[in-house]
Amino acid sequence: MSIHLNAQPGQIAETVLLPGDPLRAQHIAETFFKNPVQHNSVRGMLGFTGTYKGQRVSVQGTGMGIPSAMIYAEELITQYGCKNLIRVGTCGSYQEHVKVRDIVIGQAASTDSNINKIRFGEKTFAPVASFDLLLAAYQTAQERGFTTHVGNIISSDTFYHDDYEQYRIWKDFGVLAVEMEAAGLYTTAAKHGVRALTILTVSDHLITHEVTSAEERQLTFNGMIEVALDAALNIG
Ligand SMILES: O=P(O)(O)O[C@H]1O[C@H](CO)[C@@H](O)[C@H]1O
Ligand SMILES: O=c1cc[nH]c(=O)[nH]1
Repeated sequence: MSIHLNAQPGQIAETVLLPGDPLRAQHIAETFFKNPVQHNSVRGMLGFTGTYKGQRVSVQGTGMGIPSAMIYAEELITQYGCKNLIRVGTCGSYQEHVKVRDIVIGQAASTDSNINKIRFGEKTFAPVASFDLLLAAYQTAQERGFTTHVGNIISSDTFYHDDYEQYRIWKDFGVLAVEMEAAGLYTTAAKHGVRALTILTVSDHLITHEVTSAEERQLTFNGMIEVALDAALNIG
């Protein structure tokens, strides 16, 4: 047991899917896992372990924002021995060609957060995905015919910005989409030498203002989950 997880030792698999929304974690377990067992209830941050195509796999909600996600990533790695951490989340598109319901794979994660200034001071650390997980996810998405974009994303500490137009600086430098956790996940994984990847589905568009419903964010976007699970199978 750790401070934020009440799973027993050995109860969580080496590969863990990490949605922000704990109810999406439950949906993933009930939809994709064989014999899912709930391994966490602390703070209602639901986590489950089962099998997918014969391989043990877990899913753990992380909450919203880098600090929350980093707590779960740190405890999963250091207390439960997790080795492959795959975030499955939603994002807002910053680019015209990245459409609502497309998949975005975060090759790197820029951020407006101070997390890495705390560690690195004036030096700049570049949080990046694990290449083998990224490659496996991209190939899986291509095989399944999902419209998939790979590139830089931004993990923001703010969902409701005072200056709506602030996104343009990121857009102008080719950042594909905004979410709120990947930079923290990639940094924690790098610190401990484990794999991490972020796979996102575009839930809303900063330019066209198209949106999806809360229900769709919780219950659907199954394509991205299949991509994450099959990518994990492919790297063994
Ligand atoms: O859908 P999830 O995984 O929660 O991800 C995105 O949605 C939340 C904001 O609505 C933030 O956590 C952001 O990163
Ligand atoms: O963090 C997020 C997630 C989805 N959409 C956004 O605009 N921001």
